[in-house]
Amino acid sequence: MAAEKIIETRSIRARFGAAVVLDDVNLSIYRHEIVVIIGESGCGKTTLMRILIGLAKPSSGTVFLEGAPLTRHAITKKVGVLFQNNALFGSMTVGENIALPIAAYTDLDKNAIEKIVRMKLGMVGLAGYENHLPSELSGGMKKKAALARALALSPSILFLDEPSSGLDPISAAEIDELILHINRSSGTTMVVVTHDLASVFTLTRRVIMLGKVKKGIVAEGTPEFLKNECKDPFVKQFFNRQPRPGTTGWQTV
Ligand SMILES: Nc1ncnc2c1ncn2[C@@H]1O[C@H](COP(=O)(O)OP(=O)(O)OP(=O)(O)O)[C@@H](O)[C@H]1O
Repeated sequence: MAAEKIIETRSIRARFGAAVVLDDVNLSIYRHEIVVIIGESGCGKTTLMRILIGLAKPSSGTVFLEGAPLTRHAITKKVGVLFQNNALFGSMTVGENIALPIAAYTDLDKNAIEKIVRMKLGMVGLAGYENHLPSELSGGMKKKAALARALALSPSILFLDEPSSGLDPISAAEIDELILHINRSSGTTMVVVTHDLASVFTLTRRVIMLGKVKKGIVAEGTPEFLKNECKDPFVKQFFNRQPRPGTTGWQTV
């Protein structure tokens, strides 16, 4: 049976003023998979993610969620987002942060909401932290709390913007393991934007790479293919962590 597309884009174009950032982006994301979107700074990863979650409109083109053009209602019900800065409300406890979307978008009573909050915290390894303020948590724990909130409404698809940025390598590896665990145990489809090559190899069999010179998708495949076999010199350079030609001729002062 063919894998089911949960998201599909047709000819997405994004520009700011005269500057085109994304051109002719056609991509499919399949149910239950983890897809990683990579590319150098400024190539349009965040712009693409904002378009896929309905926070920005493309200049042209269409996004389909489960076969229908994206609507605010469908996004609220089906899409979860882990923002790069976590976007936790600092004056609310971790539990209140997670309860917020549940109270806003369901008719559940207080007891049921508290039960879900405890369950989501358990899923991310933060059982018992509902009464802590975000400021009382480490960077890795804040990320987990934000992940619990992104999962509050049991989304079909979860977008994660640089989930390991700013974390030490051990905490980053823990977040990767947690992402894999949640994907395997709940089947949640995940779209991860990251710069972290180690995470790319851990998380996925399918990478979509965006370009800055050639706008839009420049390569797609397994991390191993992009690193070792892809003919595009820019892709090889990125995966092998090499500087741009001509940027190493610094003078001694
Ligand atoms: N609201 C905006 N107004 C004008 N230009 C914008 C806006 N948002 C993004 N851009 C420009 O679009 C380009 C792509 O930005 P975007 O943030 O999507 O890239 P990115 O790949 O996510 O970068 P990074 O890896 O540094 O986060 C950049 O040149 C940026 O300056």
